[in-house]
Amino acid sequence: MILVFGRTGQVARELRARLPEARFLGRDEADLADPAGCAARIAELAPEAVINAAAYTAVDRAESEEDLARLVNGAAPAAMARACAARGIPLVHLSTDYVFDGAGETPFAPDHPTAPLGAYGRTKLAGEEGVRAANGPHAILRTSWVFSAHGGNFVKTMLRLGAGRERLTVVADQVGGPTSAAAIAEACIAILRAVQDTPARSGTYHLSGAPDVSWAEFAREIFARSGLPCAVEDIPASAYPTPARRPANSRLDCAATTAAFGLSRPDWRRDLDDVLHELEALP
Ligand SMILES: NC(=O)C1=CN([C@@H]2O[C@H](COP(=O)(O)OP(=O)(O)OC[C@H]3O[C@@H](n4cnc5c(N)ncnc54)[C@H](OP(=O)(O)O)[C@@H]3O)[C@@H](O)[C@H]2O)C=CC1
Ligand SMILES: Cc1cn([C@H]2C[C@H](O)[C@@H](COP(=O)(O)OP(=O)(O)O[C@H]3O[C@@H](C)C(=O)[C@@H](O)[C@H]3O)O2)c(=O)[nH]c1=O
Ligand SMILES: [Mg+2]
Repeated sequence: MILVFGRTGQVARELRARLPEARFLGRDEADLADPAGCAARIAELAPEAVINAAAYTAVDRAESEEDLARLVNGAAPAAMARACAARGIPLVHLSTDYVFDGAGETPFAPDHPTAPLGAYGRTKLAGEEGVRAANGPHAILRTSWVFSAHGGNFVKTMLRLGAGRERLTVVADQVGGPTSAAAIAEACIAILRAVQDTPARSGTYHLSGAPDVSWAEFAREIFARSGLPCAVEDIPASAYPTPARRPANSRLDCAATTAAFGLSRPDWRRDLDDVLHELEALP
């Protein structure tokens, strides 16, 4: 049995659609603010592999709640990794472009030095370090700008705001790869199988949707494809103050993921159409 931490999150939900036999633990069954409790669930349920799809993802709120974010994003994955390593079973853990400082315009390779700009990125980096330190079979999959028909994400925010306005101002000097939760779920499953088969494939990998765009370009594409008549005006991040600083360059170099697992960068425009259709069909 595969054990998944997370039930209602964007990626967890897509995993549920693809792994009907897996056991999914919601917050009520495994609170990541209790890392020892998470490790205990692994010992008790004796899975063949674990995926961690739960995290503290409120980027701005993390600035004022870093201790809680560090428990959930740092200590809990570390405890899961130690429990998995003790049993010799693989752990697939998700991480983020926000572990990088966003300097330059070159896509970041997995071994590029990390230097998070904010609390969320710092706590996610702590989780990566804890997973590596446990030294068991593992894959850390960094992704970016996740969207789906469920939960909170930029696509749903734009559709909500755009429905009531003729124009929106959106940051144009932050560039990255929007990634559907569905594509990430599929990649998690493929990578899990590969690491289960060949533990030597353990490591840190990148997967983000293509092509890379600014948030403003992403917003324009959301309106074009959904048919909402809302214009998007480019603004610099300096004109959109937020508690957390965000990287200007969120491009991820995904070449090693393609080489190791045959997974190429998913086209987010195709996945966006799927999500828009899914949203239309929702009650
Ligand atoms: N969202 C994004 O844009 C990106 C996400 N990632 C990473 O991908 C992974 C999946 O993210 P995504 O699916 O978007 O996440 P979501 O924000 O959609 O969901 C987060 C999930 O984590 C759960 N969770 C939060 N705190 C706790 C806790 N204390 N105990 C138990 N569960 C908790 C939430 O549960 P509840 O519903 O009860 O609150 C929710 O199910 C994460 O590791 C994230 O860091 C990486 C790059 C981009
Ligand atoms: C709502 C809105 C946002 N923005 C900007 C703010 C910000 O720079 C950008 C995106 O805003 P969001 O709050 O959706 O993005 P954010 O929550 O920072 O998204 C991040 O979440 C975490 C979990 C990750 O791991 C990252 O990969 C990334 O997806 O858009 C505008 O310019 N105009 C707007 O009207
Ligand atoms: Mg957000």
